[in-house]
Amino acid sequence: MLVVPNKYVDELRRMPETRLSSMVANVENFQGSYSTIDILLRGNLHTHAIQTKLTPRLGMFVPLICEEIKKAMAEVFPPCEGQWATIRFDTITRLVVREFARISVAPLQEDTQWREIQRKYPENVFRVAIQMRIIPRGFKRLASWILPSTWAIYFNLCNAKSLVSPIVKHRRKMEASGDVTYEKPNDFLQWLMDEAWNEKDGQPDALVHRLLVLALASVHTTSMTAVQALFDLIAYPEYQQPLRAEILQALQEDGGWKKTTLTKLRKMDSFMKESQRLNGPSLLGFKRAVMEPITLSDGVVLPKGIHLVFPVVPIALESVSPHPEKFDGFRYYRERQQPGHANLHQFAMTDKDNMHFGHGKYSCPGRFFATHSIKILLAHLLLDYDLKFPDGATRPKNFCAHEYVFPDPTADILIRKKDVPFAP
Ligand code: HEM
Repeated sequence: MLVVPNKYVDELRRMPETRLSSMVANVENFQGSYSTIDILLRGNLHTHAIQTKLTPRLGMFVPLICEEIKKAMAEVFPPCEGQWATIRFDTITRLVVREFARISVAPLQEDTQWREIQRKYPENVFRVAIQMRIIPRGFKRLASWILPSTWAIYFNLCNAKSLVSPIVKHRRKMEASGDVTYEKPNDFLQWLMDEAWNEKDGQPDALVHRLLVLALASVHTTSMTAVQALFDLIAYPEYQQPLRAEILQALQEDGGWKKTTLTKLRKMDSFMKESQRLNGPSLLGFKRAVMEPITLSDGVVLPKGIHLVFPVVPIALESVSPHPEKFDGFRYYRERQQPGHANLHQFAMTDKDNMHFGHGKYSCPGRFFATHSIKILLAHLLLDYDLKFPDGATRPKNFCAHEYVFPDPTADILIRKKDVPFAP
């Protein structure tokens, strides 16, 4: 594995998959068939569906996700009316799963087993990837029979297939029936069904498998980022009031949660970007496998077969000066007020200094949905709850598993429902 400096990003980010493969690198990184991620090698159907179906409909989902998050908070949080109650990283993950479940398979929106599978499958895949990496190549197959997490992945997949495959078959039957009153549901499963180019991709079991891969790409990355921002909101409480004021103003202008409301949350966007700059989810990013020998413009040769990565955390840290280590939540908000910069420096934007979503052709296609999910979650927390750490506690330290940087899963966050919630 070769760690390269970001001066090479611009020439590498445009290279085609045949020369520099993101897919091969990610599949190998997640230990391929052992974690069942090798389905990615069959094609990028899910990325295509995000780009052509989800992202253009994001506005439409804003009120629905707000409705879901309110309901989810009431169900997932312990009783906290007039009293402080404890939540943790895992509580936020459950909320994020609910946001994702709201768009993944409409008829299973309320199905607790489906939600659990979407939460557990990514965790099990991570476990297998981390464990398998340290097992010598010749012993991996044997280890895969013994490791509890590989069995857990297998059961997650089987259960998901038995829940979702009949829905695919029913939808196909209805489509073929010629019933003019039949309206296709507007959910991820349907988009994958509509976009599947070949018979193999369109198999019910393959579609379900891809939905789980999407949960892997989205749920924990989003909840890690949301929890880091939540830790920062509590660690720097002086930001809470200006952020609340911004949300209330946007809600007042729009008369409730609308398509445009989230784009008006510019201070919140800046806060999230600063939080991610200092606590990115992975030390290494832009993982690529070199598929044929590549000679870079300055003569450096990348041999076939190596994997290259960028040290995205130090790159992002050093992207600001002076005092790169200092948390400045409205740094990017101020930048956007400069003439000509109104649409720059946004959370979902990538450049050679900001690669927590990757950069270039194969950068994260779900980052716009992630931005929406995190803003909705933080806005509802800020408006409806008081937040603090237990007495004497400071911002929890991160916990690293290989290159992955997790917010401390054992850290307590105290919440108390506001007597008069601000949200309309
Ligand atoms: C804050 C949350 C998220 C973070 C930090 C994140 C980060 C990333 C990163 C670093 C990559 C690899 C990019 C590269 O190799 O250059 C990626 C790829 C991907 N992400 Fe995200 N992601 C997030 C949320 C999401 C969500 C919500 C979805 C789905 C709705 C999603 C779907 C994907 C997919 C499908 C890929 C693979 C793209 C490809 O290989 O072409 N991500 N993400």
